[in-house]
Amino acid sequence: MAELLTDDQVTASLANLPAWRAEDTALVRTVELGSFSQAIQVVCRVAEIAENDNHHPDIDIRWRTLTFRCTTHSTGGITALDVSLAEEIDGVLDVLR
Ligand SMILES: C[C@H](O)[C@H](O)[C@H]1CNC2=NC(N)=NC(=O)C2=N1
Repeated sequence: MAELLTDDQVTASLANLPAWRAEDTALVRTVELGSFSQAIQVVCRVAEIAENDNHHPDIDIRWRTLTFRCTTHSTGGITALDVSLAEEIDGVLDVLR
């Protein structure tokens, strides 16, 4: 089982994830896409990655604004799996920039 990260480890991880913030037990990023269709394309790509990783973000979809919450449900907090998933989500979004 993935180990919970300490507050210092979370802070250090966020140095490489400038678009993310730590909220309680999750890493959170909100992003506005160009259209609803583009937002759904991003969700589909992230879903493929999450399935491959067997580690899934919580995703809030509001028109073209997506909010990703990465937390490890089995441990109830932030683990290295969440940091890796956040980096992969950034990779999907960077392609659109
Ligand atoms: C059985 C399966 O491996 C587990 O339920 C996985 C699935 N995806 C997951 N995703 C997240 N974010 N946290 C988990 O603890 C988790 N566990």
